[in-house]
Amino acid sequence: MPRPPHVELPHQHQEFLNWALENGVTVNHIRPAVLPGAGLGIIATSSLPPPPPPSIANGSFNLNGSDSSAPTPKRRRLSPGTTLAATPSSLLVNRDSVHRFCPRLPSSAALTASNISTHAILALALAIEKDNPNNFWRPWLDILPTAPEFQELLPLFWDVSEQDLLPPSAKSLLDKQTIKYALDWREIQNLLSNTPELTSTDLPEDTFKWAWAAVNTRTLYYKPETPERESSTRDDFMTLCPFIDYFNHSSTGCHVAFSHQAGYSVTLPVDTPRINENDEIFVSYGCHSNDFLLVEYGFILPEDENRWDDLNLDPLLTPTLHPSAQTQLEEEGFWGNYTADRNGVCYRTQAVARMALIPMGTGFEEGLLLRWRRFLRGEDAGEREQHVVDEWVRRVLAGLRGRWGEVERKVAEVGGQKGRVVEQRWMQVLRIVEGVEKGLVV
Ligand SMILES: C[S@@+](CC[C@H](N)C(=O)[O-])C[C@H]1O[C@@H](n2cnc3c(N)ncnc32)[C@H](O)[C@@H]1O
Repeated sequence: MPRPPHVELPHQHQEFLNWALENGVTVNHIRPAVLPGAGLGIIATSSLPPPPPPSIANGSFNLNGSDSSAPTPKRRRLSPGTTLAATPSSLLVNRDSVHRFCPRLPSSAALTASNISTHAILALALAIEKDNPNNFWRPWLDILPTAPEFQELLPLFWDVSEQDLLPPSAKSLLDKQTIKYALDWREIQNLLSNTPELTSTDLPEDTFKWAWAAVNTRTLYYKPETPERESSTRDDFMTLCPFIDYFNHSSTGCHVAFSHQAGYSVTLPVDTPRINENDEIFVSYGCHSNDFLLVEYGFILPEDENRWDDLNLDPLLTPTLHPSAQTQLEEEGFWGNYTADRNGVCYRTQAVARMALIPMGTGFEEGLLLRWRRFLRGEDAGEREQHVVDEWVRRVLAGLRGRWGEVERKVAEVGGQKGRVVEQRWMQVLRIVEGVEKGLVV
């Protein structure tokens, strides 16, 4: 949904922009702007196609008589495929460059031996350098979101009583994130107490958590240059990328590319039909549901603007299953990842529903399990039991309506940005439930 930008930049962003340009960042036909509800983002400064040149008929002569529509040869016009922004490798902060960013860190060998995640190492570096006036990246450090901003935006920072108001699909993602964060913080505390260079470092948890959130919401992934590092996990190749981290997310966005020589670039897709001046320009952070966007980044998209949105039903379904049902599902590769969208439930949910209806442990399951496997292989369409399956799905989804009934008043009491985003997500969840119910045979 378009949000009218404020094009006048707060002074620290103007200073960052000057620093970025001086240090090799390319900025073409775009600029950062304040976008209410989304912090800062990037807007276009040109349109596509360009406005028609003024004609003689509408009086377009300069006072001195020269034709103002004569093309200016200096700058190429905005067109599909134009590189809008590029950040050189020298400004990226990642596992390869983190010692330049934060020389106080233990050596690479020591960090590798410690097995600490790259996310935690980048967060530690950011936390140490946060207030260093002499850091080369100072202008960029000055524009990172503040701790109070994260506290309002990101569920990780909310009180437990507020976190509990999230729909189960979002809450289960948050639980995983909380475990990941706690593990990283524990590893960092161990590192600080066992590393002579760092024992004097006073690192309050609040500062580390702020840095961990900054890394989580602002990193991109790059491909390693050295083949031996290709065996490492994707998380090892997280990189912070000044300027390109101004781009907000949409389901489809500009093309983002990385090369070790040139760094990161953002290019306008070749099929871009039109852009108006001041339109926001996006990149895509990936194929993410709104629950994921809410937990990881602190915002959701309107449902008709998120082609990847769905509802993960695992937290509702998996706790209700008999342990031997879990074993059967795992053996067939059907354990977990049960989803629904407004068109209905996925095939995996059909499979788990049929499994949930088998009376496991009663001695009557043999024949039913054979039939279940025939359904998985497509040898039995499963029409005979479709109505009981649909009844089961309806009952499970009714649990979501019930949960909203329990939390509705408390969400209203939370209010503010937090309360609003939780309520909006619940409304989207209930619309998915309605959509599924419409397609059920019972
Ligand atoms: C990489 S930063 C983008 C720049 C950021 N808006 C800023 O002010 O610095 C990612 C953060 O931007 C915000 N964001 C990104 N895409 C958004 C969107 N489509 N709507 C609202 N907020 C968005 C979220 O707060 C997210 O955590």
